[in-house]
Amino acid sequence: MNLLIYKTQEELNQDLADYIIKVAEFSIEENDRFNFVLTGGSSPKELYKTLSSECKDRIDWEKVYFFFGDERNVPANDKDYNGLMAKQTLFDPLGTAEDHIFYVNTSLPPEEAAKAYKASIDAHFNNEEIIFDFILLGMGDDAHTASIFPHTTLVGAKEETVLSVYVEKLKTYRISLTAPLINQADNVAFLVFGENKAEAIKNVIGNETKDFDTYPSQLIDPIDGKLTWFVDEKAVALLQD
Ligand SMILES: O=C1O[C@H](COP(=O)(O)O)[C@@H](O)[C@H](O)[C@H]1O
Repeated sequence: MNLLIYKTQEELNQDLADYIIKVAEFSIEENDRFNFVLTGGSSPKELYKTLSSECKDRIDWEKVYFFFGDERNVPANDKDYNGLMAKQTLFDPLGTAEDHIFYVNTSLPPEEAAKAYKASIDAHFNNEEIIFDFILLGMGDDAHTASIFPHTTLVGAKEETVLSVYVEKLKTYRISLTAPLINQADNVAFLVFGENKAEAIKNVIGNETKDFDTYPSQLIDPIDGKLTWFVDEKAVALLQD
């Protein structure tokens, strides 16, 4: 695991954007495409804007396929739909073709949405093992990642798949990649900043003891891939040296 600490969010976003472009260049060179899993929430907005503006001419974006690590069970035009945020900050400015974007269809019931989403990913990977080139993850202040929330059924998921999950504390369903599927990726990066994440970071990476049920982000440990944490100083304020 590699931990990269930045003074400011701007520096963090710039370096993470450079890193993503490097991985994309490599994947496009090797496989003529880049399979990029996006995170939702508020943290990635500025990064997506950087990718779709300053980085617009640095790679061939027509070779990029976009996926989502998780989705909220809300309509596609709801402000909380992760796909809408990505559309506004990334897809629209880049002019991404619809057939390069794998949205979760939340007009279906959650379990069916998860199955349909998994089927669309399987088809893209020709029903072979799903190894994403790059998975970007966020982390909530409760140490959830993607939609693997503490004390939910998703924590114990053993299959490399997509599942729906009821999150009691939010009184809502989510659709999420499982940790085993995430851990098959070639590159996984966490994007975490701000003092409200400091306690979670301390528990997730500052703790030798594993308690996946309480700190689901500890489940992320790529089998053969590379794991990098991009964080700011505020987020690691409670980590011991
Ligand atoms: O609900 C979610 O939260 C996490 C963290 O979001 P943030 O707003 O604290 O950045 C995010 O990674 C996940 O994709 C999202 O659905």
